[in-house]
Amino acid sequence: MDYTKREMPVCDVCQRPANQTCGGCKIVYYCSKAHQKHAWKEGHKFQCRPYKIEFSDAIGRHMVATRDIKQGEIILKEKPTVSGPRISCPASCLSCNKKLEPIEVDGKLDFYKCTSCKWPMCGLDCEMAEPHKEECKLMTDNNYKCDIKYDRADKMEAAYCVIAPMRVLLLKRSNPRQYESVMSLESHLEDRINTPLYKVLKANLVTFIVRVLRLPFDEETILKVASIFDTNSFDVRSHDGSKRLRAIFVIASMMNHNCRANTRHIYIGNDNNLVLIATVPIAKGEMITATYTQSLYGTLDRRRHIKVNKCFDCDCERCKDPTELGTYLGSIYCSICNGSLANNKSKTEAKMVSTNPLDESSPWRCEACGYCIQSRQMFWGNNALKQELNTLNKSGPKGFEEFIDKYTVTLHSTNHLVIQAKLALMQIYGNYAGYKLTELSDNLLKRKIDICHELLEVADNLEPGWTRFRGTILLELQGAMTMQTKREFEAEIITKAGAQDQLMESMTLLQEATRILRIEPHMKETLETKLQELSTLLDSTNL
Ligand SMILES: C[S@@+](CC[C@H](N)C(=O)[O-])C[C@H]1O[C@@H](n2cnc3c(N)ncnc32)[C@H](O)[C@@H]1O
Repeated sequence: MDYTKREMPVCDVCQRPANQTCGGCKIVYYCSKAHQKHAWKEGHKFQCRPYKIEFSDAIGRHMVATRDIKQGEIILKEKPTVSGPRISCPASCLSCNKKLEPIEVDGKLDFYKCTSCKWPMCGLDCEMAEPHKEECKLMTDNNYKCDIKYDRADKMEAAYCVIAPMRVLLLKRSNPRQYESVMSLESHLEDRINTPLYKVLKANLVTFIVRVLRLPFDEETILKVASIFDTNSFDVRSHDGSKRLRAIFVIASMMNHNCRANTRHIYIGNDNNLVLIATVPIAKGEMITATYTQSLYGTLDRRRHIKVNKCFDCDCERCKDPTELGTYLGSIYCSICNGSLANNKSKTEAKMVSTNPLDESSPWRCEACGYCIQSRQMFWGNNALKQELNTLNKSGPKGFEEFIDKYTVTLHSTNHLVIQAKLALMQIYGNYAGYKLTELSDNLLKRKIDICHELLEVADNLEPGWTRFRGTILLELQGAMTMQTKREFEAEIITKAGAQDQLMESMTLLQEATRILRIEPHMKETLETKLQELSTLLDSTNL
């Protein structure tokens, strides 16, 4: 027997034999709750985490697991270091970030305005709240008054571009340690400085900070702050769409990108605290990653989005694979092998894939016949169809169904545009007025169930594990399956025992959806209600 491996762990406080590990890092041991509490107060709370930050020349700083992390485990909870409105956004409150509705002022529609600096706000409480006090005084002392007026609903206001950078610069005096931690983040200013946006920022933001507020910062520092925001900030949105902002979380921003990430994050509370959750088990030594882009974009779109917004070329496993992990998300059917459906040729599954996905200018070739097209043809075609999809009427299923039907010769069933149309259909069928579950025909109910199964397959490949995507699909699927079971039982297509077996299947899906989604505060009540309803149905004698 290897006795060295069975060494008795000792308490981190008293060095006596111990058998309780710290629940957070699972690295240190304690002999008792009292010693664990003592160690926590004495400083373990600052060291207790399941990750560390490492550095490599190729990818800079990145987060690595220091122990095995379980699926669903919370890896990190972090307060925003600094936050503010997006560069351009509809009128929003500078304190609580809520999108503002106009009110009647002197017989005209306008926003409530801060009495001092005149930025649109919710009301007096927000005007007097801590986040706004210092900046309001600075602007007022320098005779600056915001001139945003209500013009039309949802008008985008570019004036907001100054707020978030100003807040970082103000930290230099109010909280120098936080200022330094933000300024130490990667900026990529050299990649952005000559872009049209940064030329505008040079004129607007720099002038505002130097000339209007008379703060002692040079142009480079001011633009660096803007660039740090663009490289590191998280897009924080409330679930009901009432607020949207960008925030820097200095620890979470150490997570590097992967197109098939192993975490997801949510924001909780009025302070928008970030909670980072492992979507799959993460082994000790593995990199902890987030997705900086949309996982339902094809490789061409994802890599371009990352290059433009985050200034690097992604070369993850998914990006390197011409089939995108077997989903062929960015591929189309070969027009030679599959183009003459009109001539009654039988449909083949032959698809075009990039000859080198890491070089966007590479031609695309049919896997079956070798026919090639130029990358620009793929770009143009893709962009034209994206635009068509974006302009469809989103209030009903008709446009999306017609889109899928119209391009059946070109777009295969897991092409990203088809997947996006199916995602919209999954939401419409069962939820929208006129298409509630009780209103759907049997065929449409089956259509919803089929779409959910197809989306689940894509989720397994591209967003595996406990992702919001999977949780949402499971929730939709179980609702539709339960309705289908009820109808089949009522029509005497299935027996009571058969119905109960099917309901148990729905229950399994609902329980998994609950495990995934219950951490999101706004989902708790919905999930509990659904669990209760389904349990009652399972127990009831008449179903
Ligand atoms: C939010 S920061 C992540 C932390 C950063 N690596 C650092 O050292 O500060 C985003 C930047 O990290 C780098 N990065 C993130 N993921 C990467 C990846 N998969 N490959 C290469 N660089 C990556 C890029 O420079 C990107 O703009």
